[in-house]
Amino acid sequence: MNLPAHPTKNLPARTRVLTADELDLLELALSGGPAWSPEGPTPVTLTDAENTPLAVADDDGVRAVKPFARAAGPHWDPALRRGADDVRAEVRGADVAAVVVAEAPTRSEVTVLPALTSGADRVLLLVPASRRAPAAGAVGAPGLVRVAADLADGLRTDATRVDVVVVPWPASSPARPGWADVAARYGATRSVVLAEHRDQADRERVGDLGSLWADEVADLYPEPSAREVVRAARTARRSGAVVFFTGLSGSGKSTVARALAAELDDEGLHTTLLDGDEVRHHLSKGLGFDKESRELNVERIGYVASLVASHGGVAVAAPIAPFASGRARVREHAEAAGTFLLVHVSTPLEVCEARDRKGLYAKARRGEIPEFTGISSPYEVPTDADLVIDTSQVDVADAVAQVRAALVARLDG
Ligand SMILES: Nc1ncnc2c1ncn2[C@@H]1O[C@H](COP(=O)(O)OS(=O)(=O)O)[C@@H](OP(=O)(O)O)[C@H]1O
Ligand SMILES: Nc1ncnc2c1ncn2[C@@H]1O[C@H](COP(=O)(O)OP(=O)(O)O)[C@@H](O)[C@H]1O
Repeated sequence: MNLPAHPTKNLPARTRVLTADELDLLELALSGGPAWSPEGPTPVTLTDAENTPLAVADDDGVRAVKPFARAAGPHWDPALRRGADDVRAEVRGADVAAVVVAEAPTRSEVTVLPALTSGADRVLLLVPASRRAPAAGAVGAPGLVRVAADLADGLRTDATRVDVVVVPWPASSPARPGWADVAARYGATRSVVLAEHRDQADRERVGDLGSLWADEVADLYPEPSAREVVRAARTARRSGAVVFFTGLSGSGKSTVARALAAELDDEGLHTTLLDGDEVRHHLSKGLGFDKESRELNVERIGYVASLVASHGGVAVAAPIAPFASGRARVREHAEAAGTFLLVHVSTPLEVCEARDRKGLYAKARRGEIPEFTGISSPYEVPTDADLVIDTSQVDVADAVAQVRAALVARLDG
């Protein structure tokens, strides 16, 4: 990547934090791959999630400002993750066959590979590497790099040089270019996607490979692929979830949430309870109950809950969360991480007030607590609840059963 002399001076004030997919597209474009520019107004400074300025997009196109942060793993090895310009310059003049290794190759693909590359002076095994985690059970970039290194060893001859090249590649993006275009940018004179040459029998067997019995895997895949397929299956995480209770003080959120969390934990789902009161003693210590503080509190809960879900856990949160805007932001975050279930505990105010476990309603009525939800501060009734439970009508066990059933339906669906 050629960087200008004083790269970070006079950057546009408008900034845009790129998503993981956009970072992949930008890295590919700046290293000489197909052009890419962000949607939205320009000039703009493009940054990563840590707010490091990486590039500027303006009327002249997109130019680099700082090198990308690198991470660990074989797919970040600079000897393999080479820019398209660099590789193209090196292979110029040769007959170059590019082979895209996007999945662990089966035996039928390995068998057909020499024919696909026959006559080439150079073979580039292009391994797509996304900044996003692979889908559950799929072999990710590190595994594909190891598999490609084995393929290269098997293919190399005195007349044919074979190199593994890691290509930044968004997991899914409408702006993703075609492989033929990408391969040409890396200097290939012809290209194939290896998985498209999987024979029909192998294709069906890969689709049916639910049980992953060791002998079936070994029969279908050559040893290097089999090792990665089993490893990916072993580390596959079940997708996580956020169950978010909302409702008035005393409506029963904590009681139901606590019982639900205990039940899910008992079933082996790793469950984290983020109770409203408890959060305010730790994560949100010192925050008040004005609208801004409540929104901040709910946003923090949503952030932590989404982190839990993104690691395959179940987060059960139970704040009042009285404002639709805050709840919508939580939903947006959580749905990007896994399953989201909004449970409105709709117990009527009169019932909550009659329960008045902590004596807070009485105090609020006497004017001793300002901005008390339902008395002197609003509760915006959700219009997007996935489940509505009135605990003056159903007991705790019933409420837990309803939420559990809704969650299981989502996770399995
Ligand atoms: N002004 C006011 N309004 C509402 N609630 C109040 C207030 N002051 C203190 N409390 C106690 O704080 C608990 C609610 O905190 P939350 O973090 O769930 O509220 S919010 O989501 O930020 O609105 C709530 O606990 P729960 O009864 O468990 O809901 C109350 O005990
Ligand atoms: N069906 C029910 N579900 C949940 N709580 C109930 C139910 N019936 C009575 N309650 C009582 O209502 C109170 C609810 O308090 P809590 O769970 O702390 O509510 P919140 O967290 O919404 O403030 C508890 O004292 C609980 O025992």
